[in-house]
Amino acid sequence: MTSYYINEIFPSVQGEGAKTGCPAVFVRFQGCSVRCPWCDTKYTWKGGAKCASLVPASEIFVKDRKAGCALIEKEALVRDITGRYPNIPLVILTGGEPCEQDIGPLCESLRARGLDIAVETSGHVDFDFPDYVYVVVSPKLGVPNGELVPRMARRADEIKYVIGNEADLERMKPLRVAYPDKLFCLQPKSQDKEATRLCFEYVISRSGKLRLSLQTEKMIDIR
Ligand SMILES: Nc1nc2[nH]cc(C(=O)O)c2c(=O)[nH]1
Ligand code: SF4
Ligand SMILES: [Mg+2]
Repeated sequence: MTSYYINEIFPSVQGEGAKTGCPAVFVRFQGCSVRCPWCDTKYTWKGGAKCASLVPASEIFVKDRKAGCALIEKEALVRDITGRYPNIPLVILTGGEPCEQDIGPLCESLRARGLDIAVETSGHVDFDFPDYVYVVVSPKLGVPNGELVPRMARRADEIKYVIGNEADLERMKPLRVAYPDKLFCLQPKSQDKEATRLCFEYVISRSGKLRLSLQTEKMIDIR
């Protein structure tokens, strides 16, 4: 039996990256060992990867950006998602860090129900994704625990790179050289105005597949 520690599940639209605007069910996994200082989902770290105290499964569909998680069996999870949101074709597995749990079987079950699947990962866990999964890798190169596994960078359908300052652009450079054909979405850190200008200037002045990725969910105050 495969079960997962899940912090919250909610319907929204993809707010970031190349699929911005796509309706999706977000499944937010508990825990992330990278621990970025600017992380906006620190509540998924509380209680550790398995949660100090579990909440009932029904609660993760209603609680909003709070600590606590439920341990849910894979098929029950898929039934809950499809039962509650039958019209939403895309499931986004995020966190926390979804790849710190074995999400392979969950991807299979979701796919068997005809759903599209995207994963948001920092790329520090070496994970073998099936072809049908849309993989967004958001490297955390300046963070001590955030080392990027090269296979994850190669597998990425989209590299979402968070930019806070010029030093982040410098850190991104070798990645752009190593993966010249990848789609790079530059995302200003924490909606900072100067970081937004840096990302904007970058994407209009370089060659390659580039996008400006704004956290649109925060602009319109949705989840
Ligand atoms: N609307 C919306 N889009 C998102 N894209 C990535 C998210 C994330 O937290 O991983 C996220 C999120 O939390 N909300
Ligand atoms: S990798 Fe993502 S989820 Fe993990 S600490 Fe950093 S920002 Fe938060
Ligand atoms: Mg978010």
